[in-house]
Amino acid sequence: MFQVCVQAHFDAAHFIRNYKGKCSNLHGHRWNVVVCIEGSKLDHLGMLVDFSEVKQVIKKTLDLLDHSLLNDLPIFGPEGINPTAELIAHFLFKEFKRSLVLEEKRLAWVKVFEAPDAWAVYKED
Ligand SMILES: Nc1nc2c(c(=O)[nH]1)N=C([C@H](O)[C@H](O)COP(=O)(O)OP(=O)(O)OP(=O)(O)O)CN2
Ligand SMILES: [Zn+2]
Repeated sequence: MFQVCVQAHFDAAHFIRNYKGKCSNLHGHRWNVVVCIEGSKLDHLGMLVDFSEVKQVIKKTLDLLDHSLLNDLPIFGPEGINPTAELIAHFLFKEFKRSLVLEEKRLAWVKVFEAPDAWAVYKED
């Protein structure tokens, strides 16, 4: 089994509603995002999937979040869902699953770093 992973980032602001502490205040992060695809069949070039194909799809999706106030976006806003690293990872997983063409491969997991020492991972059960 091979895993091919690509990293990208977006910059955005957020706040955590009902959090007892400084994270309830508006603040910003550079969120680093790692996306991993897995499968066992390589193509004639010896690739599971071309890094550049994955990067293009990721960039399109991360551009939706870049330089935004995450709390104001429709995905987080109306129901008052907190844009935590966990829920950003879940949202991105769903988006990447929808937009990546993954014949004989699957999206393994999405990791969202809020800081170099703090991250969340979403993968399907
Ligand atoms: N499980 C989660 N816990 C926290 C999240 C999260 O998304 N998932 N988010 C936050 C805040 O957004 C906060 O910005 C990060 O918290 P923290 O690491 O405490 O803050 P600092 O980056 O300033 O770290 P210091 O070590 O205090 O410098 C909180 N928790
Ligand atoms: Zn934060």
